[in-house]
Amino acid sequence: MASVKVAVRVRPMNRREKDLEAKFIIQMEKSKTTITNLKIPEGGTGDSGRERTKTFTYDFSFYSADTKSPDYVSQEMVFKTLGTDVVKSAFEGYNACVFAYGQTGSGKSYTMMGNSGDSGLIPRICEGLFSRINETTRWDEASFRTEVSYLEIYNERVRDLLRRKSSKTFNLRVREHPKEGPYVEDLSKHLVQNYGDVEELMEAGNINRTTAATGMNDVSSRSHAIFTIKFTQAKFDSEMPCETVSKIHLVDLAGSERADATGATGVRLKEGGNINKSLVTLGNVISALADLSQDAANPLVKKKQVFVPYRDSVLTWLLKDSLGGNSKTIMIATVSPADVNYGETLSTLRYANRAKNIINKPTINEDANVKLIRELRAEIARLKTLLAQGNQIALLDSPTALSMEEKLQQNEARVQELTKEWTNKWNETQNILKEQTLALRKEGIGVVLDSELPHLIGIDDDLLSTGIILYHLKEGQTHVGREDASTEQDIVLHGLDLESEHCIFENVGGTVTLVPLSGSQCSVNGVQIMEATHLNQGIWCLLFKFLGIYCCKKFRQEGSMCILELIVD
Ligand SMILES: Nc1ncnc2c1ncn2[C@@H]1O[C@H](COP(=O)(O)OP(=O)(O)OP(=O)(O)O)[C@@H](O)[C@H]1O
Repeated sequence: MASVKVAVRVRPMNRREKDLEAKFIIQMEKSKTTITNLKIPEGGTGDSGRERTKTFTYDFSFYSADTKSPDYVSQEMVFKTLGTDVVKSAFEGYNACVFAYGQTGSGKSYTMMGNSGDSGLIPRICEGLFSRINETTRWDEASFRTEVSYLEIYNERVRDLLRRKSSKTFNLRVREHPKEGPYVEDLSKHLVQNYGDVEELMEAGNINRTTAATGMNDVSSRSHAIFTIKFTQAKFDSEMPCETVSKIHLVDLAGSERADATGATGVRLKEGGNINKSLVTLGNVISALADLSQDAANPLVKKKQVFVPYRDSVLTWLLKDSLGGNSKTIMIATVSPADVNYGETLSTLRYANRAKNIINKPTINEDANVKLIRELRAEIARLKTLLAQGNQIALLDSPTALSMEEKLQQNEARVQELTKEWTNKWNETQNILKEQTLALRKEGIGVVLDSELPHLIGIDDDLLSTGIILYHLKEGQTHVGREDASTEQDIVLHGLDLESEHCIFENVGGTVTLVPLSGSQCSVNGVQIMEATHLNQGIWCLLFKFLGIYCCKKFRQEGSMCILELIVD
């Protein structure tokens, strides 16, 4: 059990507020934040008995309004206070979530993403993750796999921010996996090897984020953005396989203000309505969860049936685990220091105050097979003790002891088999990861194929797709065909004229031959082939709408050029 951690951060006055000669109304002391209503005279109470000041206590109150103040909290301090815990959680195998909530222009993007040279939590968490991976791999035999995705929720529609120009970027479906919970179908996931890889993806995704000018903030984003890191870690710990998976959601919400306060009209107003639908639902979810935990804390209160409306918005549905579920969650409420924003700031502070009451149930996400191995090992140890005890009281030849012995042997064999399977799976993953770094190297704005092995480059038949797949041709045979072929195909393609077993690429010591299988259409350099054909470097092979170019390192060194061209038959 762990409460959602809540931090409030106040930013400096902006130009607009300075021009309006706005007054500071936010004070912070340790973890307390106080807001002053200047309309109520000092020492007095308002018309309806309202207090001039209201004080809230959070886990952290970050004063970032004045860089010269001794209490000033920088981006680095925010990371040290909150971000390092996220990195730690990832290595321990817990899910984590950080979300920033607040009015437009209050500093959500600055806190989450930051500016160039003044980076925020997302880049710092990613950097922290990789620097710890590098440290760990130096003294440990641990292996890691890190995957990122980046999506935007705009008008209740999910959009992939990392798959440009593809027909599938917009309006992705949210589905539910029986074990893993809600997920976005067809969302692209990108394997990353180092911080540089993440930086590139973040940049591309940020450019893709829908931005629209509104009356209140020119660069304001009207969408919710979720940057997700899936971090898998595997190692042997005292001969025992360990594998944990951690999912980290880093969320930059859209501005929380009412649409009418921004002077927005028409389409923008509709957007505001939908954005508010997600935020209103988020508020309802937070309230329901806060009620639940307060009831749970008071055994005298009769338990109410509280319904948590996760499904009422895409945002809350996707963040279901992060809110009241299996995650260590942090909310950062960002506020303006100015009296002109009193209403919005007070509402943000109240929202944050409510979120403090949410209780989550984070658990270490262990691989199911590894868990089984551990359980079987515990069972083996138990059986061994029982047998040893049985030995002492001369039970050794009894039927019970024999069946125990049998069970012990079965368990030992199963553990051995599972451990082997698990080790092979990880070795394979690591080899693929190593191969990827070998094969693709960034050079300026281009990508250089730098592989020793002969390979094919597959270009999707979808004209709008920019996806290019690299297939290494292993020594021996590589079978190409459909998913429904009677034998498993190494390269599975889709297409009307594609035979279930279409062709075979035979690689003997770096010399490759294309063998068309009966009835299949394969062309080399535009000429259909009927029999096994030796492929020269740089040759075009057309297998239905799939175009492959055969090339290898030698070819590149000779200074020839591979020209990629999409041919559709
Ligand atoms: N703590 C801070 N220190 C310095 N500048 C800040 C701080 N917080 C925000 N700013 C600046 O204020 C401006 C608005 O901040 P930001 O874009 O992060 O707001 P936002 O809440 O994300 O708005 P939106 O809802 O439009 O996404 C930016 O120019 C940002 O650099």
